[in-house]
Amino acid sequence: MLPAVVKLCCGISYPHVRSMAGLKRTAMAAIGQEIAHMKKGGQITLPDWASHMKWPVSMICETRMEDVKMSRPVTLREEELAYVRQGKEALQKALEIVEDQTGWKIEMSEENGDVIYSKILPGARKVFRLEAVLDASPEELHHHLFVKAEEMTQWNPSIKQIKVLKHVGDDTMVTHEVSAETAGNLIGQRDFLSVRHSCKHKSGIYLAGAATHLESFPPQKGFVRAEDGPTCIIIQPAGDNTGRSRFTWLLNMNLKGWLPKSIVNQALPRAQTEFTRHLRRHLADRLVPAGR
Ligand SMILES: CC(C)CCC[C@@H](C)[C@H]1CC[C@H]2[C@@H]3CC=C4C[C@@H](O)CC[C@]4(C)[C@H]3CC[C@]12C
Repeated sequence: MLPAVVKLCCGISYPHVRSMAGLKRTAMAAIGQEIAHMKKGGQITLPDWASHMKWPVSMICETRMEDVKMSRPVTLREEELAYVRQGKEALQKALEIVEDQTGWKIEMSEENGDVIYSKILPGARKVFRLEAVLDASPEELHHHLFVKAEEMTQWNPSIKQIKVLKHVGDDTMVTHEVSAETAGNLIGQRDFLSVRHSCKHKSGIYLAGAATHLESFPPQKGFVRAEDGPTCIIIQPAGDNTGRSRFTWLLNMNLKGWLPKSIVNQALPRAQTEFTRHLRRHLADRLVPAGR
């Protein structure tokens, strides 16, 4: 009887839980974590079906800041904690945008199956969501896109320069990026100062980013400082036993400077397509033995 009642309650509340925002969402995340802790500690046993209940992804990667401190051998400084917090917030915000299924339109659909959707957010910002299947495991993609972020310039000519200015643990960093010149150079190079954060979860690997500040790194002369984020890349197993991954990339960028909207809105999805083309080529290259 009791499991049936619990099951009914979960069923009724699930759609509401998914659509919660702000503090309510944070509260639900805390409850979800408490349950997980209690389960781990053997304080409660949940019936089998409960393990199939999916918490909204945007709650899963939410780690309490106390946990972050405790899991590190040395205590993080306040400033470092602030970056971790920014990274996690970026992930929550970006996932909220991706998870909200309303208002997405197909922007372009490529022959190789890639699709870019777009959506206008309140405040008139247009964001883009690329969906692709890539020939690499989530771990491998995490390696190329996050662990070896600085090496991206070697295989991705869309990025002129990328430098990790600060590492906070294994999952958070502050980076400085410079975009390459675009065709026709209508837009001009941009530089970005971002906090990048990664989170591994059983449902996939999440990479998040947002514009940040670093006192020792003010805007550079000759560059327009643009803002990337809140943004995220979601990498999940394709689910077809091929070792491939589903790649979802939210591009949410403010290029700054005086630019006609129409030019920006063409350049951004194009930049996404180009980036993915280079990534694919890099993945294909690694399969060929050196010195071919
Ligand atoms: C002038 C405009 C159109 C240029 C746009 C350049 C864009 C596509 C480039 C510039 C900096 C790049 C980012 C640099 C760093 C990272 C972190 C990594 O973990 C995932 C990819 C990601 C997030 C890159 C995505 C592509 C990126 C945003």
